[in-house]
Amino acid sequence: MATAQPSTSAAASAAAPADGSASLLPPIPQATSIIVIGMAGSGKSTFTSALSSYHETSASSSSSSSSSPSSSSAAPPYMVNLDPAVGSLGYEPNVDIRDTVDYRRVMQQYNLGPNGGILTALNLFTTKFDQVLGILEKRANETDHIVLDTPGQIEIFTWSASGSIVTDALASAMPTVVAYIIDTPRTTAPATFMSNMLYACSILYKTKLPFILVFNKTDAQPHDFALEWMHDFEKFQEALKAGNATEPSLLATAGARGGGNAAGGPTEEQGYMNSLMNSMSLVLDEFYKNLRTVGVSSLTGDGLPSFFEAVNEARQEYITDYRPDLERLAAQRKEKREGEKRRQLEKLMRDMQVDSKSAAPRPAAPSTREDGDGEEEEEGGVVEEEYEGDGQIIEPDSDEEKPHYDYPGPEYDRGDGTVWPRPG
Ligand SMILES: Nc1nc2c(ncn2[C@@H]2O[C@H](COP(=O)(O)OP(=O)(O)OP(=O)(O)O)[C@@H](O)[C@H]2O)c(=O)[nH]1
Repeated sequence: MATAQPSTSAAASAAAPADGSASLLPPIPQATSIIVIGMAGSGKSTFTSALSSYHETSASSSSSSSSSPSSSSAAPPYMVNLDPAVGSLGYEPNVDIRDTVDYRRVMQQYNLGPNGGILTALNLFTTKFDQVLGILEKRANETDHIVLDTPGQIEIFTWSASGSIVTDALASAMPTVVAYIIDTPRTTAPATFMSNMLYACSILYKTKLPFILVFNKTDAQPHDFALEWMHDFEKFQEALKAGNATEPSLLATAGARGGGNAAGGPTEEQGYMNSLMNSMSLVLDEFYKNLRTVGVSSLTGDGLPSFFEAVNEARQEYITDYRPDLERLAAQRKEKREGEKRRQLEKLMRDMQVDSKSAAPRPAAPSTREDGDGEEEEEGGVVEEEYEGDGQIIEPDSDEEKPHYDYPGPEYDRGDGTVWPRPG
């Protein structure tokens, strides 16, 4: 694992477009933003708090030793709380959604339940996220990490429009990684483990951002079993065969476990579950290969140095894989804008040509006479089409409002040999 922060010049050269053209994106800042996502109770807030206090301890210890993987010379991580319903946090957020939106009042005002209240509060906050992003962009050259703690109900952030807006806005402004927190003691059953992995996989494919699986609470349950299941397909099969997929099978012996039929084999339901798990684990095998995994205890701080190393690796991945896509998008947008400008200019030129033709002397044009009410009428009852000015021809008797042109004066030379009012 890489331990050093990428140097600015290395980052810049890695981020430059492959065709050698100048980058259309702002320079890559010093900070990496870490979006902390996880199931309710997985320990997101405790983990976020641990990241904050880790800086303090590593900063104080760095005076005696300089081997800390986190750049302790930088300012402390910049903390953002996006959970409007959280009671107390173990850290002092720099930006707190609760300062902007009171989710209880939102619930009352819109007659919503708790989840609807949290979602609506997040949506309201997201309408102001451009201001938050401005603040974060300013801080991004002063600190190494910007940490965002997300709402307890995972889907409120991961599957909402506001979650996507926040994630995309951050990722287009600075290197951004997702830290997916897993409650390790509650993941020892194969089915729970599998559903957690599927959820992580769906977030990875939705955000396309560098991803770190964080097995939290390793003080209560080491995460070795999970690593084994991820790296050795047969071990997971064994865990499935050993018993009911929904029971923690790792820690119990096959004989001691309840479940199963009278003959000691799995029931029909268990058999179906095991077979489903089996096929899904095959699908996830590919996903595991591209994952960074760390085990941490947010309570003791164990494993946090490995987490920061994983963040550095993920930052590199952002620069080499994600940023070129952003660059391509920026180039496409620029091309579209320029194409639009060209089209407008061509249209203007076309219009001007039509305009100059309509202003030129027209030998075959029927003469006009003035009728009693001072309006001009064409002789012989032939009514000419009028030029609207934007390339569109409109019928003179249509209800559409005609454009108004100021008469430029008798001395006005159009530059094409005609002088107003036109001769003849
Ligand atoms: N043993 C142990 N307990 C932990 C650890 N991290 C968090 N916890 C406990 O897990 C519980 C939930 O932690 P939170 O940080 O509130 O979890 P959360 O994901 O932010 O919770 P919500 O936002 O409500 O979904 C708390 O009781 C924490 O003390 C850990 O590393 N080890």
